[in-house]
Amino acid sequence: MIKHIPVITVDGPSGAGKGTVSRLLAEKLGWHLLDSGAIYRVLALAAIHHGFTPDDEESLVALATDLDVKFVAEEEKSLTHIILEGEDVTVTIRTEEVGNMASKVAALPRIREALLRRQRAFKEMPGLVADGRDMGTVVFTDAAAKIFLTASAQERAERRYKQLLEKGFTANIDQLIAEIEERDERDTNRSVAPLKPAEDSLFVDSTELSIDQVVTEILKFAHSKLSNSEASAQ
Ligand SMILES: Nc1ncnc2c1ncn2[C@@H]1O[C@H](COP(=O)(O)OP(=O)(O)OP(=O)(O)O)[C@@H](O)[C@H]1O
Ligand SMILES: Nc1ccn([C@@H]2O[C@H](COP(=O)(O)O)[C@@H](O)[C@H]2O)c(=O)n1
Repeated sequence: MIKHIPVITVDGPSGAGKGTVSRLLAEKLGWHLLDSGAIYRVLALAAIHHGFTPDDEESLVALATDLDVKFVAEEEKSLTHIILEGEDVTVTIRTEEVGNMASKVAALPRIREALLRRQRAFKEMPGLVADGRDMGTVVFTDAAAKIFLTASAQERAERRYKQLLEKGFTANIDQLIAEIEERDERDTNRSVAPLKPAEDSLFVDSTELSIDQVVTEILKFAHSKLSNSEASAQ
């Protein structure tokens, strides 16, 4: 018998809280977690290391196809270490420079194609929470529950500002707003897998919500969707 593996997708723009909320959901449900943005960021960092530019498509596709990246979960701290070619890049990939490069390489259709199978391989029992831009619209179209999580650009820039300072990076709030708007524009208007809510998604605006409120709202929706899909599978 083929086992049905449930998936919850959380898509949305940069800084909306997808990563934070998805980690908490995965912990509460005891499911696996896919941070798909981290894969694009690792590719971007590898491209920067190799001196490739975003229009160096052949070199980038070759790099994406053979990308030597490992996700190593640290049991006690619920942290996942990201290892690129043997080097721990967990913190380095979080800079805005890497995020912007990731958004440029992610606009190339052949790059997205090269990374598809790697992302789908995260779907394992007992379930998966997948965070990104196209989790519900392209990668896991049959997900049991799809969420589109957003917040105003000002709020997302302020969250990102605090987060960068906490990680020991320097940041400028006006520059962050401009970069977030530029990245939103590129992610939303690209020809392939543009950022948009899946038709059957729950739309959550977290501008005025705490992390706990967002998690509670999503869990309520997910439980109702999961019990519906279990009932229809019987
Ligand atoms: N509802 C919220 N209220 C306040 N802060 C939040 C909320 N949700 C997330 N945050 C904070 O905002 C910051 C950005 O969140 P997070 O990294 O989860 O966003 P993201 O959507 O995954 O961004 P990216 O796509 O760029 O990786 C974190 O410091 C997080 O703690
Ligand atoms: N499913 C995804 C995930 C990410 N991207 C691109 O990567 C950039 C970085 O992602 P973060 O979530 O870590 O900020 C992002 O701006 C997207 O361009 C994507 O295309 N698809």
